[in-house]
Amino acid sequence: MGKGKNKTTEDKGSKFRGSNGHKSKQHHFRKGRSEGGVQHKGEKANSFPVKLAMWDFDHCDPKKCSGKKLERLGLIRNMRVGQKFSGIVVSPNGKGVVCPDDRELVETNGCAVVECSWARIEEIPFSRIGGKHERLLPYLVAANPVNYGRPWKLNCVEAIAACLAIVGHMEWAEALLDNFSWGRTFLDINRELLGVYASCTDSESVQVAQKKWLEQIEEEAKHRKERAPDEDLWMLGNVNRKKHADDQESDEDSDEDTESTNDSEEVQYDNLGNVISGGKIEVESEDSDEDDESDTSETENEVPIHETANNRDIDSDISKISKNIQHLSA
Ligand SMILES: C[S@@+](CC[C@H](N)C(=O)[O-])C[C@H]1O[C@@H](n2cnc3c(N)ncnc32)[C@H](O)[C@@H]1O
Repeated sequence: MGKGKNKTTEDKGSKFRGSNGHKSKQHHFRKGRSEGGVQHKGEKANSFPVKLAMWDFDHCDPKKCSGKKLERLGLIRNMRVGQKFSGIVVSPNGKGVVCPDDRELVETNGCAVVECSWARIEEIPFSRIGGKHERLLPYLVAANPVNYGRPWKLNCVEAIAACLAIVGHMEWAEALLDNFSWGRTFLDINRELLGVYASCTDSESVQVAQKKWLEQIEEEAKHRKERAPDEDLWMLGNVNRKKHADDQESDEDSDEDTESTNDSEEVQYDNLGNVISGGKIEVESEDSDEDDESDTSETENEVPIHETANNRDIDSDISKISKNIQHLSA
């Protein structure tokens, strides 16, 4: 377990206070960034309180890509191949996982991501990008329309928001995600787990918390399956993967984000992001973005849960989780 594991919120709050009792420089937003600390949708761009950056490999449709949207909003800057980043780089090439001890680095030097296709990750010249502080993200479930309900594969804005939330800046995570119609859903389905990670200290303690969480949900899934083998929900596969017209590109390796909303109402999720209550899912196709991204036709379909499930077997998630646990334990 990491050092200072049981430190209190008060302890954490005082972490950046200098000997004079004032908060240290890290809390003063850099020149050109908002004094208010957060930028909500519609506010002036370019005022995010922390530096955000990406290497963009142009794999995705510009209109559908979360990184490009952040760029259009003036919230993130592009970096060249060959350029390194001194803050936290959230990357599939990471070694440790993002942890609360990264807070100072994020506040001082920012957070960067690699905007590329999950399907073309092997094309990325990782040795020519990145930096000294490359990190993986711990287990979290995506809420973006392309990979909704899938663990690990977050898009760029979710990855940055997760990093900000884990290091204790949930307000920055919210402000960033507020630019996306589905953004808050990411926080809703991961809130408890993000809180668990944010209460850890170092990378090791986050991995311990992650392992415990994964074991717990695996155990719960097994029990539920044993108790009610014929229960409809389990026979349906992952009901998060709602099948509708906009979902055509949503296979596992698809990277193209869509800005159409899959807002689910009257539905509750378990820790895996699975629907655990609610008789219907309202599939709303709309675009609440301000710029010209995608069609804004507003269709509302009431789709009974049993018609929305695809054939993805929940067992494959469980087996993936088991493999990840084994990998982490190794
Ligand atoms: C592969 S790109 C896909 C971007 C997507 N096309 C979009 O519209 O945002 C997502 C990036 O987010 C970061 N990321 C997402 N999930 C991650 C994880 N589990 N661990 C580390 N980095 C992750 C990485 O920088 C990764 O390259």
